[in-house]
Amino acid sequence: MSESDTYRFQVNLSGMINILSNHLYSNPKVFLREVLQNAVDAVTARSQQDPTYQGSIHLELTGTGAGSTLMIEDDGIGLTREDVHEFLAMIGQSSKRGGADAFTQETSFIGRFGIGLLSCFMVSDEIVMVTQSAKGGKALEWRGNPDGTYHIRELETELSPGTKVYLRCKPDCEMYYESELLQQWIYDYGALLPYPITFRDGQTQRIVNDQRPLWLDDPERARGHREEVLQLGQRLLGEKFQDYIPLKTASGRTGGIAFILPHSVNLNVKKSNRVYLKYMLVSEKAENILPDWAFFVKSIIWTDELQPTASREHFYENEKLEQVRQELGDSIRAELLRMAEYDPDRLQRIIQLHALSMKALAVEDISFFQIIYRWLPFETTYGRRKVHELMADGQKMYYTTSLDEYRQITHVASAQSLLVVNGGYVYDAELIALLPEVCAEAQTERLIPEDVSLAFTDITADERKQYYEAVRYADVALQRFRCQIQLKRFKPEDLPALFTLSQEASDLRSIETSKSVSPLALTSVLQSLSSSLQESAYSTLYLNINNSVVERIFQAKNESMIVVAIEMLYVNALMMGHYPMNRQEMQVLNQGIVRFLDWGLSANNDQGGHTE
Ligand SMILES: Nc1ncnc2c1ncn2[C@@H]1O[C@H](COP(=O)(O)OP(=O)(O)OP(=O)(O)O)[C@@H](O)[C@H]1O
Repeated sequence: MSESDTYRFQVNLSGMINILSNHLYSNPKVFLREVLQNAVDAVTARSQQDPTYQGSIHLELTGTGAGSTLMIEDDGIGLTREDVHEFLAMIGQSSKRGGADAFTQETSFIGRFGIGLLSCFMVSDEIVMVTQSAKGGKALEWRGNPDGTYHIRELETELSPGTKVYLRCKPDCEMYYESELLQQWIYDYGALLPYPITFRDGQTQRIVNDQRPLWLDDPERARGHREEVLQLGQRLLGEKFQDYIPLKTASGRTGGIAFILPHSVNLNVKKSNRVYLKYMLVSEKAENILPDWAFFVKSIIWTDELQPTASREHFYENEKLEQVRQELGDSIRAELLRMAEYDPDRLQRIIQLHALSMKALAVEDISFFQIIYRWLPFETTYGRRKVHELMADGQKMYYTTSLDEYRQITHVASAQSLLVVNGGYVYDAELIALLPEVCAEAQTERLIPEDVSLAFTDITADERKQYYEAVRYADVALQRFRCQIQLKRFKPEDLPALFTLSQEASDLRSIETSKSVSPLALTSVLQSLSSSLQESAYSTLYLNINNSVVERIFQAKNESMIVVAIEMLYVNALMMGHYPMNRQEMQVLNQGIVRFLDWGLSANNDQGGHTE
């Protein structure tokens, strides 16, 4: 057996920086977050040793454009020579966690991965750090380069504890050194910190986070500071809000403000909540911190109990997060329920704007549904109505489960004064079906198009005899569309025809439509699919003999006129029901129009070409 040699892994630092900047961080500006976090952690570490110490952070911009330098200074714990070798120079090593495997263990620090500082190489070709450890000794200057080399120099004197990080603008990174932008970002990241962050640019110095709200430690107290809360929301989230809900978990370790969006949003909108960890912004678009139904709010949330991932943009999906999400959701739900009791007008305004979000919660929580069902709006044959309006005259509520079904029956149902709810929108059918469980007086029933047709009046035996021939021509005409004719009387009289589809006929119809536009290979698959459905897949065209045009068609003697007229009524009914037409049906429509024009013109000529 040959002797084995042991080597050490080498790290290609510039390769790693490349990976971090292109794959881990969404934007180079996060370098600022990382250095600020280090400053905050250094302040935390020092205050753990000396409870009387009050930290502060200072940033200074010198030079302009490509000649800019940014200095970030804290008066925190600082680093000794050993710390520098161990924590600054060893990537993946951090002074902020217990042991190498303690990545998810809770600490009082924000950092834990030991890579954040590298993000500075996205905007600077060198990181210079001057640090003085609170443990004493001489101050040190450390210079790190992206090629993986670093230098340490001991300074002559002992300074007061703390660290200064200097970053010099790298080519093409001027925008990350613009004074206005920097101040905005510093505010974004540090607005909630409990000690001052100052910024100096030339002669001017100001405190960036000068108006830290006092109610942050107890969000419940935000109720009494409406203007201040709304202003903070606008400043941090860039939108003008009118209403908000304080958030708090049972332990009090996570809190926040959920601002109610002043406009409706759809289900797929990206939820963007700002989450502050130990009062520092870590994520501007955390999606997983509120329940899915809470898409009607945009929130500012602060926590000291969740663990961010290395990119800081999300939090570990663990039991803790699950519990926090649940409890923040409970805060919102409890507030909505409180509104239902004490301020129903406010709740109704929210429901009016955010019905979809409210329905999403109602589907999940029947007791919530029970409280708010009366104000939920639905599209019905009586127009868009709230449940309490629909229930006012004790009518039974029929509902469909798809938009297609609703379209098919809406004409006839309204003509018969049936109250039908369009259950084609997300959550609607489910909620209407649930309604009797939360309200004893509510009667609901699922309606299918075939049910509506039963309410039509049959024609008499005499009429059947009278129209026998014409119905036969009509049936033959629509045979090729797999559609049968039913001659009935129904309201309204001005509705000549109504097209209905059974589920099978509907499946077949969509196969047929795709066949007429599909390439050959797919056509044969569709062919075999459709042949298995064909037997029973008939649609029905109900013709209304109450309608004077239909009556005249059936009394006509000219067979070809009957056929064309029936075909036209068929395509017209398809269009009314918003069904896509296949090639054959389009042809029927085009030829029919031309033939009727022809007939019309000839009739006109026969009368001597007069126009009145
Ligand atoms: N301002 C500072 N004061 C004192 N120590 C610092 C400072 N900045 C960095 N350090 C030291 O350098 C180490 C590495 O910092 P780095 O930002 O790379 O990682 P981290 O903060 O430990 O973890 P993360 O990658 O999660 O941010 C820190 O663990 C800390 O010991």
